[in-house]
Amino acid sequence: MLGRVATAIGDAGGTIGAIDIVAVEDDHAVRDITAICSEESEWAGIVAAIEGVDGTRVLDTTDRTFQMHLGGKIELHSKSPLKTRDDLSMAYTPGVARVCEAIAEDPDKAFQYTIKRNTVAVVSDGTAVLGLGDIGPAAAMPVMEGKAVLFKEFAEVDAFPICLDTTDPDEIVSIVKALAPTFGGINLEDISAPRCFEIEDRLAAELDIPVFHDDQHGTAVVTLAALINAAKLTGRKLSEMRVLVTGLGAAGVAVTRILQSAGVTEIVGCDSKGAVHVDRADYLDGTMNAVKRWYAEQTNPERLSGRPGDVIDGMDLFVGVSGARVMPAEALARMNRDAIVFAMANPNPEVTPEEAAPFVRVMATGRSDYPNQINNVLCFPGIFRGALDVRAPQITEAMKQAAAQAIADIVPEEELREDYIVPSVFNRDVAPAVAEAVKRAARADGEAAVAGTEVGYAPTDELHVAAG
Ligand SMILES: NC(=O)C1=CN([C@@H]2O[C@H](COP(=O)(O)OP(=O)(O)OC[C@H]3O[C@@H](n4cnc5c(N)ncnc54)[C@H](O)[C@@H]3O)[C@@H](O)[C@H]2O)C=CC1
Ligand SMILES: CC(=O)C(=O)O
Ligand SMILES: [Mg+2]
Repeated sequence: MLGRVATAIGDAGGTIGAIDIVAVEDDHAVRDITAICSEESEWAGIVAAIEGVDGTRVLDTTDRTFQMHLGGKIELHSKSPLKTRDDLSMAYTPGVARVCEAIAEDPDKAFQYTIKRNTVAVVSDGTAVLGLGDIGPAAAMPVMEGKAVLFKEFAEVDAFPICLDTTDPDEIVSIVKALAPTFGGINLEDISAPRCFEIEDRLAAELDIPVFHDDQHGTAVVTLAALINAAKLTGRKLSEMRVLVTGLGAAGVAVTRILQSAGVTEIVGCDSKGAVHVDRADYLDGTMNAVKRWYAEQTNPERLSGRPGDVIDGMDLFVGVSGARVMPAEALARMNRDAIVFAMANPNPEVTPEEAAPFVRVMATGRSDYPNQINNVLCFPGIFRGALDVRAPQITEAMKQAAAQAIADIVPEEELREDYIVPSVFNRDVAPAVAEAVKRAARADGEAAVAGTEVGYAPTDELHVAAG
């Protein structure tokens, strides 16, 4: 029976993972079978195929991904045992009052005696969630919980997801400012352009803790790291490259800025209306937004016009941060030799590696199921680890450039290959290396408020004194 069920699953396109026996009776067995599908749409066919095996019944089905999200992916734990009255009177009243008073007297002590020193808020309004778009704050939560998991897993940073039921920049700025006393840093996530630029700029100016829009700067840092290595591999200088960026939202604008500061001069950007330039109707009639006006003035002096596939000729690098299937694969044939394609839209890239393969030398996506995953997870845990450790009040350009170089340097030059230009997101050396580089850059920039300690926690001498 098991053999027949296995054949049915295979014939329906599924791959069998684990098989566990739940119960064996005289006349039947109950088995828990994990079937892996490449597409969600295969699922119903697999269930029908099993039902079609004579003598078999499907008792129940579950989706492992949904199961992982049951009740959310994170929870809080207490660090202090609470077994005695004495424990209670220190963790809570009356003992806690003396700690509160110490902080009231010197607010800086919040970094020593509260979660502030190691806690980041992951703030979203749900307007640009992955490539899913404006799906709202409740639907954004699984992604923000996921970011919190990654912060903890890779950099021991405690991160708390906060999804806001407003898209008004004034309200978002005011809410985040009001929340700031709790946190040592603010990671803005999946807030759509152009509001994200204003929100980040205002918060960075008004808060004394680092504010970092991950989709802008995390993406930009990792893209630069990948480009540094792809350029090394293909024997080119950044200053000689022609680059096409599609998607001029949070990620596209920040990627452009970091590439420019790393020496790339020839850049063309496409938004959903095509290539941006100063002769485009919306530039001329003043309806183009301020960030895109800046873009039009900084890039595309030849005033190339058209869709991404029309302006790809002679490009060395294509960076996609727009949406699924925006770039026709055949158009990549018109790129320069040794073409580099970073198709980074999530969850589905602008062009798939399979389609792009005949035309490109180096291919990367944002996904973990292909080689060369360019994903901001390589950056944000380490960059906040470094910033929190030295209590940097902001994340400067130098800190971002240092983070990019640190990520690139993890892959030794002699090991660079077409399918290995960035370290794996599971490489545990990445976040500490980024954190170290960020701390060095912060100190050099005069941005380090404290000398910096080992991961997260300062010596406890002062704590003993305060606890009497
Ligand atoms: N791999 C990674 O680490 C990251 C990937 N991304 C992906 O990049 C994409 C954009 O993200 P954000 O910049 O945060 O969103 P956003 O909403 O700020 O910007 C998206 C931009 O893409 C443009 N766009 C949509 N369809 C287009 C088309 N057919 N041609 C040209 N432009 C088009 C939109 O007009 C918008 O300006 C998403 O798919 C996201 O998942 C974003 C951040 C990190
Ligand atoms: C990776 C990420 O932050 C995004 O796709 O929005
Ligand atoms: Mg994001």
